[in-house]
Amino acid sequence: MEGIDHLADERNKAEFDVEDMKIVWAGSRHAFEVSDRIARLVASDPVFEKSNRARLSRKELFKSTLRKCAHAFKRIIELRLNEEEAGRLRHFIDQPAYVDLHWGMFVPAIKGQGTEEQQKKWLSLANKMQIIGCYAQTELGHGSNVQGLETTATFDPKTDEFVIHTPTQTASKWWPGGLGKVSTHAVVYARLITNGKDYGIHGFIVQLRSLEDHSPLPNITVGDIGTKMGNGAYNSMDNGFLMFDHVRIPRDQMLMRLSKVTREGEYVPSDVPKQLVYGTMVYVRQTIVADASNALSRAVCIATRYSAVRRQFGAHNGGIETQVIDYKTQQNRLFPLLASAYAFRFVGEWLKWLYTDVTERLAASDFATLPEAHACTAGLKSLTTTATADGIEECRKLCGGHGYLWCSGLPELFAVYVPACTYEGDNVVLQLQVARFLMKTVAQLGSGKVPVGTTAYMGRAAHLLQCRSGVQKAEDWLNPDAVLEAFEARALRMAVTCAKNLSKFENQEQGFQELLADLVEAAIAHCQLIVVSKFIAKLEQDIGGKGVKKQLNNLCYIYALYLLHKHLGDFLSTNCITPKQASLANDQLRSLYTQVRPNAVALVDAFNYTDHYLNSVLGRYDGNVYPKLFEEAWKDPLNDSVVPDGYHEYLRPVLKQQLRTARL
Ligand SMILES: CCCCCCCC/C=C\CCCCCCCCC/C=C/C(=O)SCCNC(=O)CCNC(=O)[C@H](O)C(C)(C)COP(=O)(O)OP(=O)(O)OC[C@H]1O[C@@H](n2cnc3c(N)ncnc32)[C@H](O)[C@@H]1OP(=O)(O)O
Ligand SMILES: Cc1cc2nc3c(=O)[nH]c(=O)nc-3n(C[C@H](O)[C@H](O)[C@H](O)COP(=O)(O)OP(=O)(O)OC[C@H]3O[C@@H](n4cnc5c(N)ncnc54)[C@H](O)[C@@H]3O)c2cc1C
Repeated sequence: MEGIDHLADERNKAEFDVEDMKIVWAGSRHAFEVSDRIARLVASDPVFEKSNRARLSRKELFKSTLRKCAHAFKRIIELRLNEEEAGRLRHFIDQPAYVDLHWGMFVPAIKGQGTEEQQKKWLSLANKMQIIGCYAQTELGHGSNVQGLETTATFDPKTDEFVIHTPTQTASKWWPGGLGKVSTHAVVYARLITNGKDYGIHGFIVQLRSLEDHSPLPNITVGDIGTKMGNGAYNSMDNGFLMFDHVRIPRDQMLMRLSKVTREGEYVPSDVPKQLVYGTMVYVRQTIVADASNALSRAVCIATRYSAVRRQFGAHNGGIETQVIDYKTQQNRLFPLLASAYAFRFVGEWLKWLYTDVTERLAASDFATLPEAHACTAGLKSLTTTATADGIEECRKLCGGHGYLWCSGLPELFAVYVPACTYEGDNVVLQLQVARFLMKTVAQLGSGKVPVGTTAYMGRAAHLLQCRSGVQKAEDWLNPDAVLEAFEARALRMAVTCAKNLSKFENQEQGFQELLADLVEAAIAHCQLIVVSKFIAKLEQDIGGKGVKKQLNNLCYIYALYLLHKHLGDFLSTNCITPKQASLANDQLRSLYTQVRPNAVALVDAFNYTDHYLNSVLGRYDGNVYPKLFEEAWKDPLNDSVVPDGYHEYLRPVLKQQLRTARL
């Protein structure tokens, strides 16, 4: 059956041009061509083989990761790949590794917080990977509460050095990726103390290991924190622990672009917002949002193809059974995830723009949009990673029993992805940042300060607090204004209710703590509005290609109406819509599922994933699932022998015992 396209019928049904959709998905023709070329390069290189990852011990997996990274770096140099191409290479190699933290956090931290001189010195080494760095912020006792970190950096004016110290066990650095076994250096976040005064958290470049033999430098204790969830998965990463016993570093290894310490030990505060010390996190949160659509689309691709291959029930007299994708329940679980993958793609594109915009403004000393950029990156990181992790697990269930097999690609994808709900900020903690931002914005309504950007809708509070949806028939839910108004009214009413409840407390902080759960829900409503509005804005762009816009339109309204259905309690209790209008939204949703159904396989083909990248028997491009499941089963080490190891010691005696007992 090799070579037969089992999904050919599905592909023939498509009502749009897949090649054109591939360009929209990639962001541009150029981005598509780069991705396509690099994906093929990775797929054809035996060093990047990954189908056996579950069967490797942790040590073997880690060593294979080191090999892949070294080979990747060699290929980058040989092929003279630029930054974009190198990024795609890392993406398609698809194995978490120290390079993520080196390029993704260590280098950006130096770029964002280092002086020009520091950048010149450290980046020239880091860019050639002559040093390898990580981002050592979290401690055993504190992760979310950055202000609560305990590691100290005490200035010693006698020697012009900082003394980096771990005063307690809970102050040990714990979690940084790349720290456990690889990094030679780290950006370490510690409390800066000079002249006996604590000036709070600052970043310092600290060398951890010898550049000669890789052994830890004196007074440094460092190691790996241990095996994490799942086979393969994030275990290719050496998340580490680190303790300092009065380790001395030169004063000029404090990252001094923001605040400084002089030779005399005087602390010179930053003339820009001190929150810029958190800038690396804002940058990474933005990349995590962009990446959510990769992970979700991958799971959706597997579940969609398999749902078209898999048949259950519906046959009489041995006839052909129903494809499970034709069940409305399957569609109601799968198509909103397909729509979410596209929605997250577009909101990711927009967030990248926002990040670039705020970076340019900061360079020109305009800090006005920093709070919004922080709220958007935090809130969207939280929203998209939660939905993606839940979505991957839902895709596993959509694939029935076979989804539970490692070779479906879904268990590992889930295990590797789910920590995104925790790292770079726990998702609840991050939504609370959004909530604080919203409460401030609501408090300023009527003060003359006009809300802008993603909170601009709050400026129309007079209308949004009292409006009633005008939807009268199902098709009215395909009107962008109707959808936006419902989402805006819901978000604003939830935020205003929280603000009103907050005002009943004498102590605002106490009130905030009491209302945490409601505040998180208000923040989520605001973030969902952002995603819906950015999808609608995308549709207003000039999108070419046969039938492409129609499909995107369908997906956009599936995304919005599914959210409306899922959070119906919010929409009804805030009186934004009536039960009748909710029921019309459901009718429209079902109709949209019917329209998407013939296009579903083509819509996931538009992700342009190679079989190597998907690494899934169920999601194979050709749909040839069953023979390949057998092939995978035969590869399992348990099937190396017909009679298992342990038979003579542990099985035979039991069986013989049973025989004797049976004879008695
Ligand atoms: C060889 C091949 C090579 C190929 C090339 C490879 C290429 C690879 C490249 C890239 C890959 C990139 C992939 C990246 C990998 C990701 C892996 C993930 C690894 C994980 C890393 C981590 O987890 S690092 C640690 C992250 N930690 C956190 O996120 C902690 C969470 N806590 C916080 O962020 C904050 O402390 C918190 C937001 C909770 C605030 O706490 P709080 O005490 O309330 O506030 P405070 O500190 O006092 O500040 C108050 C004030 O400041 C505002 N604010 C807070 N944060 C920010 C911010 N970030 N920006 C701006 N403003 C901020 C806050 O709103 C308050 O404002 P006001 O209310 O006072 O106005
Ligand atoms: C795979 C992985 C990789 C990581 N890589 C790095 C790295 O490279 N560098 C680095 O420095 N760190 C790294 N981390 C650490 C990560 O950033 C922290 O784990 C994360 O910020 C969460 O902090 P925490 O573990 O202290 O959680 P906690 O804050 O202890 O959270 C525990 C629970 O308490 C709740 N909670 C906490 N505070 C509040 C509050 N104020 N209000 C309401 N609820 C609250 C949370 O919602 C959560 O349910 C990594 C973590 C993981 C899992």
